[in-house]
Amino acid sequence: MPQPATPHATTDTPAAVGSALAEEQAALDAAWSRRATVLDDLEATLAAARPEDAAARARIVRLRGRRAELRQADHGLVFGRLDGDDGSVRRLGRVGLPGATEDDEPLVVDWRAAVARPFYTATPVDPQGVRRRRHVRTSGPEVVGVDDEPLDGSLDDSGLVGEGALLAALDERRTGRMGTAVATLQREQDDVVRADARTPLVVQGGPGTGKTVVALHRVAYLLFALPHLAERGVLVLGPSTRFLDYIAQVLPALGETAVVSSTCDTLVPGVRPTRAEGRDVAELKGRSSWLPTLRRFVASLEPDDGPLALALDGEEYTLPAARVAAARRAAAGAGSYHQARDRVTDRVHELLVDAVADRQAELLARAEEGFEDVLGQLDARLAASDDRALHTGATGSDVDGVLSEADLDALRERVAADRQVAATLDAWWPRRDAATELARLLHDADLLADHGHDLTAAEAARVAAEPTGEGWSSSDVPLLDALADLLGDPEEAGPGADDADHDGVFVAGRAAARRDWAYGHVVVDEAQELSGMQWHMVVRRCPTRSVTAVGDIDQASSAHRQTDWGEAVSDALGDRWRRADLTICYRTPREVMELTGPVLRRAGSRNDPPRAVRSAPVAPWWAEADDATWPGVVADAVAGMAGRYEGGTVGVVAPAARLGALRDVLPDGVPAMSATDAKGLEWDAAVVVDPDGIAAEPRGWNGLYVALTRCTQELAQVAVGTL
Ligand SMILES: Nc1ncnc2c1ncn2[C@@H]1O[C@H](COP(=O)(O)OP(=O)(O)OP(=O)(O)O)[C@@H](O)[C@H]1O
Repeated sequence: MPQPATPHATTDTPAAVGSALAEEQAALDAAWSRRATVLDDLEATLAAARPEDAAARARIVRLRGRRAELRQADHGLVFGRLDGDDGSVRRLGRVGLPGATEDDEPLVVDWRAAVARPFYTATPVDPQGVRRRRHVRTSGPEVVGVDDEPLDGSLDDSGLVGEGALLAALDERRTGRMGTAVATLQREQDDVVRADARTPLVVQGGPGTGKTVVALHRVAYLLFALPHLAERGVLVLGPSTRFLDYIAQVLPALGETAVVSSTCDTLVPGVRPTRAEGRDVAELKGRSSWLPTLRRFVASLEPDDGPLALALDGEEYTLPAARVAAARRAAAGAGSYHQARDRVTDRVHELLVDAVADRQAELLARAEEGFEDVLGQLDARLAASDDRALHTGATGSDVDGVLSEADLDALRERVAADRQVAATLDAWWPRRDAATELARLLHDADLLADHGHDLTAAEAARVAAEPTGEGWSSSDVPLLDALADLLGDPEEAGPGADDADHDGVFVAGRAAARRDWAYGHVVVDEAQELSGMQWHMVVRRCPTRSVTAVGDIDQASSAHRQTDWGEAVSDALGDRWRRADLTICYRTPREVMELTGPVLRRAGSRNDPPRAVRSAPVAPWWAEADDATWPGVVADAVAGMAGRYEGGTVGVVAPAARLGALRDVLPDGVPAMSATDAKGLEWDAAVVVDPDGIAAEPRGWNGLYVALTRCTQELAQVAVGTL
C-alpha cells in the first residue's frame, strides 16, 4: 500500500517535501513519456522484422525481451535518485531509458547497471561520491513519497539502506505472491546479487533474510550483465510447485523470460515421482556414493573381453580378443556407455572389413597358386552378396589382386547395414534403457552388494526391499538422472548434439524438455534440502558450475544428514565454492524471532540467528486446547486474524497428522500445511498448531523453526494437550 511522503532529513519541511514530490513527479512523467516512445519504436521495428536467419531471429528475441521488460515496468519506472558530490543527478528505475539524443545521459539508469550500485551500497562512511540518496515511492504513474538519506554523516547510520522505504515495503499486506525488491535491496543483499558468477556461491541466511529475493534479483542481474548467459538460460530450482507458484511473478515482473523453473523431482523430462518412501531409504538413496556405485554398475554392463565372432554372407569371422580389446581401449575416453558402444561398434565394423578383405586376399593368393575350385567358391560367395560392386564375375585367372578402394567403401557400407552383424553387436553390447537398468539394480540386493561398496548388507537389503512396479520415488529421480547420464542417449548423435538445434535463442520449453540441457546459470533455493545425489543433478545441468545456492541449513527437513554447507556441497562443487551470509531478517518481527532461540538450539544450529528489523503490532500469543477442541480453537484464531489483516493472508502450520482435520474447519483461501511445505512461504499472520507435535516429527526442531518464522505481523501457537 503506498505510503504518504515521509519528511526525512533534507526534506524536513512540508514545503521541501512538496517541492521534492513535484520534482520527482516531473521526472516520472518524462520517464513514462519516454517509455511510450521507446515502446512505439520497438513495435514498429518488430512489425518490420523478418526472421530470415539465426541472427535475425536472435535480434527479434532480444527486441521482444526488451518490449516485455518495458511493458512490465509500470511499477517503479523510477524508484531512486543519486545526487553526486559533483552536482550530477542520476535517476534509477526498473529498466533503463535513453536520453533524448545519443549524446545525452540516460533518462533512467537500469538498477542493474554498474553506475547504479552506490544506490545499494553507499554509506556515510563510504559515500562513493554520492551526496544524497533518495528513494522515490510511486503508484503507477504517480509519485506518492520520497525518503532522503544524506550521506554526509549528518544522519546516524542504521545499517539499513533507505530505511523508510524499506520499512514501508515490509509493512505492506502479503498477497500470497512474492513481489520484487529492486528499490530497497540492502547492501549485503546487493553484494550477493552482483557477485562473480564464475565461482559457485552458497548463501546462508536465517528465515526472512531475503534469500529468495536475492536469488531472483541475481538472476535478473546476471541476465542483464552477462548476455551470453541468456543464450543458455537460467534454471531456478525450488522445493515445491507451491513455492514456484509463490515466486512465479518476480522474474517476469523484472522482465526476465530466459528462465526455467522446476523442482528436483520434475527435472528429468517424462519422469514424475508417484511413490512415497521411508526417510531411511530416502537417506540411503540420496548419498553421493551412488555416483561411483552407478559407474561401477555401468562398467559391468559392458561386454567381457574376448574374441568376437561375426558372420557375413554365411562366412564366419572371429575377431581376435587383442584387436577387440584395442578397439575398446581406443573408446575408453568416450563420455557414456552408448557413446563408447557406438565408437567400438564402428571400430568392429572396420575390423570385420579388414577380416573380409584379408580372407579374400588370401583366397586370391591361393587362387593364383592354381586352386581353381577355391576361385569358384569365392565367386559363388560374392555372387551371394547383394553388393554388385564386389561381384567381379571373375573365374580363375582374371581376378588379379586385393580389393580396390571403391570395393572397400562398398564393403564398409554393406557391413554397416548388415542386419546379422547388427544383431550380433546388439547382443554383444546392447543398448540399455536407464529406467529398466535402475529398476533392475535397485531391486537386486546382490547387484547392490557388488557395486554399492558403501552400503552395508543390511542397507542394500533395505533398498532392494522397496516395492517394484509402483513408480518412482523422489530419491529415485537423481539416480535415474545419473544413470541416464552415464549411459548416454541410445540414439545420441555424438558430441555437439546438444547444440545442433540451438541457434543462440533460448527457448524455455526446448531447454526444459531436454535432460542434458546445459544452462548458463543455476539458482537453487532452499538448497539445504538437497541430497548429495540432487547436488550432482544440479551440477550436471551447469557443467561450468555457475551456481548460486541459497538456503538455511537450520531449516533442513529432508532425510539427508548434512548439517553444514561443506558437507552438503563439496562432493558436487569441490572446494572452489564461496560462502556469503545474510544477517538481517526482513520478514519475522523481533518478538517472534526471540521465541526461536531455544528451538534453534534444539535443532543443533551453528549459526547466529538473524537480526530482525521490524517489530510486531501484536505480541505473539498462545491458546490451549485438547484433542477434541483444537480444530475449533484454530478456526477461531484464524477468524480473528482474518479480520485484523483484511486484504492480507493468514496461514496455518500443523503436524502432518492433523492436517486432514484442519481442512474441514478452515475457510477457503486459508492454507494449512506441514512445516516442510511451508518452507519459503509467508503470511501476514500464522497459526502454529501443536508445536510439540511438529517438534516430534523427523527433524522436527528444524520444522518448528520454519513454522514459527512464517509471519510478517502476528504469530499464534495452539498447544494441544490434556486440559
Ligand atoms: N530488500 C528488501 N526489500 C523489501 N523487501 C524485502 C527485502 N528483502 C527481503 N524482503 C522481504 O522479506 C520477506 C522475506 O524474504 P525471502 O522470502 O526472500 O526470505 P528468505 O530468506 O528466502 O526466507 P525463508 O528462509 O523463510 O525462505 C519477503 O516478503 C521479501 O519480499
